[in-house]
Amino acid sequence: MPDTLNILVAGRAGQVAQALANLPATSDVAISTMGRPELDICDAAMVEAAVAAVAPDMIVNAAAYTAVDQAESDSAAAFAVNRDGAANLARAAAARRIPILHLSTDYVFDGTKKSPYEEIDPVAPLGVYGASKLAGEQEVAAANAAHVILRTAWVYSPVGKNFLKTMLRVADGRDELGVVGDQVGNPTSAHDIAVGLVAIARRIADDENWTPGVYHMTAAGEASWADFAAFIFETSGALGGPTAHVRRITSAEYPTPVARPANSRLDCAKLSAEFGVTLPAWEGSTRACVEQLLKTKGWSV
Ligand SMILES: NC(=O)C1=CN([C@@H]2O[C@H](COP(=O)(O)OP(=O)(O)OC[C@H]3O[C@@H](n4cnc5c(N)ncnc54)[C@H](O)[C@@H]3O)[C@@H](O)[C@H]2O)C=CC1
Repeated sequence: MPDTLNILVAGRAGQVAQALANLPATSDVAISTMGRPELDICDAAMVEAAVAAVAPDMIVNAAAYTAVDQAESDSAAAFAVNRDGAANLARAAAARRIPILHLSTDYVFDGTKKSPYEEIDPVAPLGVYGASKLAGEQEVAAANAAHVILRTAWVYSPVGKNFLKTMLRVADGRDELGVVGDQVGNPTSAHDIAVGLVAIARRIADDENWTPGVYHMTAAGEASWADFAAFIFETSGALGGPTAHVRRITSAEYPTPVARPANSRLDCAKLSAEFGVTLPAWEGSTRACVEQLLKTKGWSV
């Protein structure tokens, strides 16, 4: 590993990018996050210029078009960022002979499997967002042999748009909320993803014998959206924050433009075996995020 491992992160304002930027400083890893306007990953020349300026040892792609429902009517934009933008970064990394860590999603699956998804399971996205992210995975793998594609899911953090913040916001002033109880997944903290990414980056920089490919990286443990909401309210209520009773509803009672996979659970055994990385159980990280938000009433922004 170089004395300082220099990591360029694309997507500065996102949940994962901000979590990477907010990691405690260490002497052996330097993280530079870049986003629009100075780095638009859809612009290949801009990507090349950013990579030349930062001269990174590794690239992390945390930039994405993540508006799942909007993507249905904005397919060109979703593919431009999630497929072509990802390809631009992977090509720029390949030209410098450096690895790329690329984030992807559980939405590459249709959710019909009854147990957690493994990396070898067939993909079948239910909508444009999932299809564009799948295309991005394929482009990244084709453009740069030194790739780690990390599928994560149900991401939350104290910043940005996410389910946890939405629950606290809408509970403010309401006694009861209907929350979907028939979709199950792994609520994953952006901070834990950031810690996992840096651990993988260190491991890759230290040892040439690693296996490129697709890996699943979510929090340990599982929950339905209703379970997740109930835990958020239990934690928040105990600390004097917003709380509400969760009424379990079905996906049919909460229709969205794109169907969500009923089973979003990802099996992360491959990541643990290859890189020795296992993210913590979701409950502790959810509690930490709620506590942080309550200090600042940060759910309303
Ligand atoms: N949010 C979630 O629940 C999930 C996210 N993921 C994946 O994890 C990764 C990180 O997600 P989040 O941090 O939650 O996303 P986010 O939506 O919080 O952040 C994405 C960032 O990318 C930026 N961006 C979009 N187009 C860009 C462009 N052309 N050039 C530069 N930046 C651009 C956006 O402005 C935004 O700041 C993404 O790859 C996403 O697909 C996977 C599963 C679930």
